[in-house]
Amino acid sequence: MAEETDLLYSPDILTVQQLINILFGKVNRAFIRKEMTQKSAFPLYTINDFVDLFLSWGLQASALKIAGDKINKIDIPVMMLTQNEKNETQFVLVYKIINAEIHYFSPFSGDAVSPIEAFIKSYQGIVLAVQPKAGAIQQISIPNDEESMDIKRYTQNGIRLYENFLTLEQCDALIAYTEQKEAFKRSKVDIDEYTLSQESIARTSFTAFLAKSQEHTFYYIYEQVSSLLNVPLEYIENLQCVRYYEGQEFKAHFDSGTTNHRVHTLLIYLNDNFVGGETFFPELNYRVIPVKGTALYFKNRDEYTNIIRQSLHAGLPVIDGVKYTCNVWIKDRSVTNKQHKEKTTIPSLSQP
Ligand SMILES: O=C(O)CCC(=O)C(=O)O
Ligand SMILES: [Fe+2]
Repeated sequence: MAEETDLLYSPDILTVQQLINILFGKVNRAFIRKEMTQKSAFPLYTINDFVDLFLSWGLQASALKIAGDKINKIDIPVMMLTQNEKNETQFVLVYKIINAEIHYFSPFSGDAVSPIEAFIKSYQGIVLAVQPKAGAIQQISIPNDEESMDIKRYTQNGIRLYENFLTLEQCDALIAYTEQKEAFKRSKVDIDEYTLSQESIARTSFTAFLAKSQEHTFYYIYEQVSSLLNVPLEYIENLQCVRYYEGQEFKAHFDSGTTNHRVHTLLIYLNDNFVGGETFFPELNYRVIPVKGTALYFKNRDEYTNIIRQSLHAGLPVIDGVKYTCNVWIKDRSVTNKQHKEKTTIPSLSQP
């Protein structure tokens, strides 16, 4: 049974898993997570810690300072230190350089392709070069591990899309209704079970809750969700509409935390005339491009009520335009009035 403390978002683990997968064509995800979590450096790996880690697996590894204009001469795959627009540094994994374009994996936004010129602007001049070597320990590349199986199972049963869940007119009506009511307030997130919801740089959007009464114009959405997912109406929380302006986002998080019992999420995309704003699942390297009227379903807790690691997700920053969504959360029990308030937990990045 997974402890919640295992579930922290560890971007470096994802990057290293991806690196081993590319080096060997397969990866033992569970082994790599265990090894990295157990090292004293976790979760704040320095470049030297990475080198030590790779050496301990029998790989060849070195940290190098390489100027941006030499990038296309580097042997790949290679981990490169980059900085995003918000000045957060991160290692990305570069796995292909072709036609003056860099193909890389970022644990914060998934696979991406970028012209070398544009990439250099974020590149910090440091790379971690790793080569496979005869005698590298075998465990790193055994693919049928527990975590890889979990990913397979989750992709098959835990996450899916429902196209045309709402009509285009229904989406427009819901946006117009919430905007007319001027119901949008700065989004909040739960810190822990003892602290009231707070505004957070992790979630910079605006939120509006809709009342759940049978007379309500949008009550049909509750009924539709209830019959689609075969869940009692009483288990559905008040609908939550969210608006993201340019640059706004919701960083990687679990919808279900210690303080709530959200088993399922249905995320309805109310528009798609914007750039960016994809929903990204870092553990699955899966990015959902919003389509107006489509609902994204995913499961947050397993049959033992453990939070499912693979349900970790982010609303990526909106690059241009305004994004509207509607969250439908379904609990494993009746929703009480008190529980109608927003509940979302951000995993801490700094503690194991
Ligand atoms: O906007 C998105 O794509 C994700 C939103 C989300 O995860 C949430 O509101 O809990
Ligand atoms: Fe979420």
